[in-house]
Amino acid sequence: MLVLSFRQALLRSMGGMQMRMGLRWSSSEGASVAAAVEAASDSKAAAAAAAAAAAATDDTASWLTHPSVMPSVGRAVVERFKFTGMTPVQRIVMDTQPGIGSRRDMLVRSKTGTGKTLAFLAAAVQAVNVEREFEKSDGPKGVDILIFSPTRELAVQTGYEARKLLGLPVLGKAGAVHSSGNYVTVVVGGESKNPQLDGVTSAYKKSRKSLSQASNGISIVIATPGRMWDIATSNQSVQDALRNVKIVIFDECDLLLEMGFQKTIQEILQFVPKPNKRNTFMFSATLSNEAVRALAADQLVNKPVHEIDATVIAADPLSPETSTSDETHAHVPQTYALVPHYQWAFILYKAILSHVALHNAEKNPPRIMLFFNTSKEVAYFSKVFSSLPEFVSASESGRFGAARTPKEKDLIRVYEMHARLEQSKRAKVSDAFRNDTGGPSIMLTTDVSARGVDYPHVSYVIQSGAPTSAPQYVHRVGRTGRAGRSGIGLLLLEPFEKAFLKTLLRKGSIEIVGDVVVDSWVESADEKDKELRTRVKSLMQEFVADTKRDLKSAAEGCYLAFLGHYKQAFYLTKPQAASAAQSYARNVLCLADAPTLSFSLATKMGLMNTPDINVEPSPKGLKRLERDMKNRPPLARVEGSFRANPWERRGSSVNWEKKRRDN
Ligand SMILES: Nc1ncnc2c1ncn2[C@@H]1O[C@H](COP(=O)(O)OP(=O)(O)OP(=O)(O)O)[C@@H](O)[C@H]1O
Repeated sequence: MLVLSFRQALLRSMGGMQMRMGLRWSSSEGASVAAAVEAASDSKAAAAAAAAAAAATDDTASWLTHPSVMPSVGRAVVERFKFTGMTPVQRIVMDTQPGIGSRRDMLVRSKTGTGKTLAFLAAAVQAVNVEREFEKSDGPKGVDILIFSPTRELAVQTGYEARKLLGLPVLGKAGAVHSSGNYVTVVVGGESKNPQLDGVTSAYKKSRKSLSQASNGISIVIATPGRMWDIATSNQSVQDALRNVKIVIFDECDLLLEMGFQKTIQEILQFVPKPNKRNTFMFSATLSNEAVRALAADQLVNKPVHEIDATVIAADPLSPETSTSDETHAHVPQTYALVPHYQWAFILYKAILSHVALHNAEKNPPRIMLFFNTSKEVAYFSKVFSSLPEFVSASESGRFGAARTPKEKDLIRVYEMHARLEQSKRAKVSDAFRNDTGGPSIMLTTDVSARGVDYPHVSYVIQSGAPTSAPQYVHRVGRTGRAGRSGIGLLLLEPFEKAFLKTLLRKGSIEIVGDVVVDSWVESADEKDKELRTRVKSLMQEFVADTKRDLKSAAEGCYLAFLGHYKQAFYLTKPQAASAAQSYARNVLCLADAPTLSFSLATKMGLMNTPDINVEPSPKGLKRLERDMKNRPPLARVEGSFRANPWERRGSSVNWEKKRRDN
């Protein structure tokens, strides 16, 4: 395989490759675009974009003049995105993209927020344009570019960028948008199927009806695997439309595989041309895992495969030796704090308030993303924060995206985002958070927002609890410091999660250090801190005493979700996870004890006879237990059993005899 270093890519960009391909684009067209952009640069937006571009890009390559960029593509980028400079990954990818009659496969690793989306969109669009020009063909004969996205939000966002690049109405929504022979369709679950079906098939249907349709059009489909599989396997017309796919792109390919989409994707790929008859691009900020290696071996068959690492010069992106640490940004300071559960809610509260106080006077109001490991926690803590005096719920403060009243101006708007929300709500939350520039805001979210999602000016990323893996840490923290902007990251860990920290630090180059400021808050005797601590604690206590709004059962749901999550943590045994969950229930959620699990759930979770787990027997379970007790030695003798009889709950007031009779 060919490894392209920065230096090699730069040399290529200086002309060699394009000369060989006979593809040196004239820059005269580019000059007029430069003038247009300059004219537009009066506007504030253009200035802001230019400033961001200057931070993220280098001066050696411009979308207008770089020899590997077709003028029409460069013009589209500059006019529609207002970027003149290319980021390193964009420059290298454009230098590598396929030319006339060539097959080029790419495996690309580049840090979060470095412009990979535009890199693969522009390269793919240019490659299709080149082929169209060469073939003198009449626009799309079905889908040209098929992009797999792991999450709905990312698919919608990529669709937005693709529409922008092709000059279509920039609808940040699922479904189809088309004009002048260009089609961009976002295919995701949770949204109506028919517009998506129409979008995927319309270019194909039109090409069969009229051979003289507008030339140079392109059809792009961005899809999450589940919905794509659904419409592809049940519709012949979709299968027909996929027959001419020229480029398949796996965005966030490591996550696609981690999420178990491998088989689904393989089944969709049977409808597109074989790997040696199309181009395949694989992109992510984190690539070092076995599944990626296997997919690359299967899909990247056009030799030499271009392994591009815009993260570490001349490193092999797939090598286990390539450390994850090189994947975070040096300009984003990252710290961790070990916080005991009984201080957890207070520390979260304090960290948010301190950040807002420190940055409220800046041009861009503070925008925070707070990651939890489960949807239940996101929903619960959204309620908790929205009930504190410094916050206001975004959904309760009128229409999403409504302008702030003067009273609301300094309040921190709370946005709740997780997979349990309906898709239409997720889209609204995402849009409203993106556009909320009127004051400080916070999005509480799960890993649905960890990958690829580009909210501008996120100034602070807090991770509440250890993420599932080191790459996931990298992606979460990558929501800030994008396109060269500033940002900071804080990882809050309970001491039982120390082992995760070791994983993160193992290769010694993730720049994460202990947070002395947060440490000082933990036992702070400052009067103001005491007051905040009392305030948040009383609120949590009020919540679990609230039977009207069912907040107690919401807290119990949090416990269960927490338990389910940590039961799978690679660094904990089941009893350790149970004990951590018990501590979470009592000290964070302020429940009197860990809630009771039903017999069937405890069995399903493999937690029967586990210390710190309370189990409630079902009538069926009781019968089974009676049967077992007849046939087995008494449970009291079961080795390692924490509680001799799991039916005897500590401090339980339930009359089990009566319960059995009543049933
Ligand atoms: N040439 C450029 N100049 C300035 N800003 C750019 C340029 N290209 C992209 N950007 C901006 O950089 C930000 C990050 O881009 P993008 O979302 O594509 O990053 P990414 O590398 O895909 O990140 P992630 O790994 O998190 O998915 C976006 O706001 C985008 O508009």
